Parts: sequence; structure tokens; C-alpha cells
Amino acid sequence: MTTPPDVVRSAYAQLVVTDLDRASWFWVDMLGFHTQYEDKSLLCLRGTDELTHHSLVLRKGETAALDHISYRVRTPEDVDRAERYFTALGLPVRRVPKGSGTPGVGDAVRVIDPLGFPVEFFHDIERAERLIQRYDLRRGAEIARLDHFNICTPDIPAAYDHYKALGFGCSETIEGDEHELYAAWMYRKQTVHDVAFTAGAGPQLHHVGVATHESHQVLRTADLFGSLGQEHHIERGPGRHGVSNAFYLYLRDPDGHRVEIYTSDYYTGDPDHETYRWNVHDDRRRDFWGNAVIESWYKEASPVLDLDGRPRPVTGPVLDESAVQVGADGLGIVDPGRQDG
Ligand SMILES: O=S(=O)(O)c1ccc(O)c(O)c1
Ligand SMILES: [Fe+2]
Repeated sequence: MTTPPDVVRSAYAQLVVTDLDRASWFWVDMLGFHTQYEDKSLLCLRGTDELTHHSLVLRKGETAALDHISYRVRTPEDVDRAERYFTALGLPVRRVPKGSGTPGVGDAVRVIDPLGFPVEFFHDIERAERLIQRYDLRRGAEIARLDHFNICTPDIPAAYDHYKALGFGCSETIEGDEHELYAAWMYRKQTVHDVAFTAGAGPQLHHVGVATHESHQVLRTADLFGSLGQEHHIERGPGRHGVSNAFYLYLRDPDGHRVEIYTSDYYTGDPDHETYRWNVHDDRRRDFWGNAVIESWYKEASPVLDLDGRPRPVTGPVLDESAVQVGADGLGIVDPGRQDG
């Protein structure tokens, strides 16, 4: 069995957008990402706290899709480990030498993982100017950093097994009465997640989670979109999650890519950190105040590309949480006696 790469954290998402100017309005003007690199077909963006070249790349293309998600690994040798690990699994693997891939990124490897997702592993990336205390440059939502990827996949247990084998911890789950796994949140950095799985047709990108420091920035984001008559970009929230305890707002960008503005989750770094398990019948799991989860949040997501830039086929869900008759979010019946968690 080959040794898996030592993943440090979720590092960046590369999205295909159909109109780079409209995307720039959304991600730079409204969310406050800083532009580290741009040309006529590409934008490399980062949050205020981020010290490396980018955490989000927008590439102009015909069809909105996820080009790839990317994890930073601890050493250059871990890029070689990633290549050997996924090759040994018999999966598509492609070396991306420095200068031939995403600007700012050094030697990398891209794979199609066992869940069908295009994933890049890299170590070297260009450093960027420290903007942490450049309050004069903060705009809109004042995004601080990338926090996580959420991916749609029909087989949640398979997703859990794959990321467990990569050394990810599991902070929280949503489980059925027989402990069938509906969703899981998994981490390498010491917060609630770098990646989470939503049961559904996949492989699809459910959302990119980006962090602000304060909940007032989440609220201000909703106010900004409302003020400009752009409230149709707001999909879900503001609210308080049950899972993660984070304060959140979900938006859809001009191409329909979903982004979560997310703040105030918690530390998971101790070696004996225990998984917190929610029951799918607990109405507080997705919104701690029991607010409804809009159907589009369960059903809509972004397609993903293969290593040659072609859309990948999707397969339907094994479990469908939105079909489970549970609670006040329009998906079932509240049982006042239940205090699951
Ligand atoms: O809606 S959930 O409480 O399950 C949730 C928790 C954390 C997240 O990042 C998320 O997208 C969704
Ligand atoms: Fe999220």
C-alpha cells in the first residue's frame, strides 16, 4: 500500500465562469477578494488573511463548472507521494510542472479521485504581500480566507473512507436511525472541515466555503446585495448552523456557483477529538434555529471537469436527505421529545 500525501489544508478552487467581468463584480467588488493576478481569461484571488498567491481562481470558459479543487501538501516530496498514491489506485493522474498549470503554483499533480473529482496536490506556491492589517483595502464581505469545499456525491460512506485514508479527521456527521451516513465534515487544518460531503448526484461541487472574522460581516453581505437590488444572489440564510455552529449565508454567483460566507466554527486539533453525530431527524442539524433548507440547496450544484476539461457524467444519490421526512424544514414531522445530537 503506498503512503498518502500529507495534506495541510484545502488551498484553492478553480472555477470556470462564462463572464469574467460579472464574476469579478461578484467575487472582488461584492465579496472583497483581492486580485493577485489577472489576464484576459483568468483571475487569481485571495482573502485578506491569505499569504499565498490565491485561494480562488476564475477561468473564463464556455460552461460554468469546477475545473478542480486543490490541497496544499506539507513537502515537495508529498507531491510525488500523491502521484504514486493515486496511480496505485488505478486512477487518472497527470503531472503539472511549474509554469504549465495555474499561475503562482509550483510543481503539482492533478488526479481524478475515487469520487470522480478533479483534485490537485501541490506544495510550492508564490508568497503574497501581507494584507492582514490593510484595513484600508477591505471591501464588501471582507473575506479573510478559503475555509472548505463541499462536494456532492452519491456515496457518502465511500467519500468518508477515501478522505479517512488520506488522514482527514471527522468532526461531525448527520446519520439516520440505523447510523446510515447522510453527510460528513472532515478536516486536516484544525477547524471543523476542509471538505464536506452532501448526498446527491455527483461528482458535483456543492459550494466553496469562505471565512470572515465576524458575524456582522455575514449580515453586511446580505445587506449589500439587498441594497443593490441583487438579492436574487442570496440563496439561504443568514443563519446559525447546527453542524459546525458557524454563522452562515449562502450566495449564488452569476454562473450559479454556490459560495458560503462562514464564520465562528471551532477548534478540532486535539489527537482525541471526537466526532459529533447529528440525527437526520434533528431539525437543528442544518439550521440551529430550525429554519427551512430551501430545496435548491439540496438539488443544485456545479458540474466538474475531467483532466482534459470535459464535463464529467454524474450518478444519482444513494441516500437523499431532502426526501427524508424529518422536521420543520418542510422535510418532515417534529418530534418534541427528540433531543438528538
Ligand atoms: O447545513 S449544515 O449545518 O449541515 C452545514 C454546516 C457547515 C457547513 O460548512 C455547511 O455548508 C453546512
Ligand atoms: Fe459549508
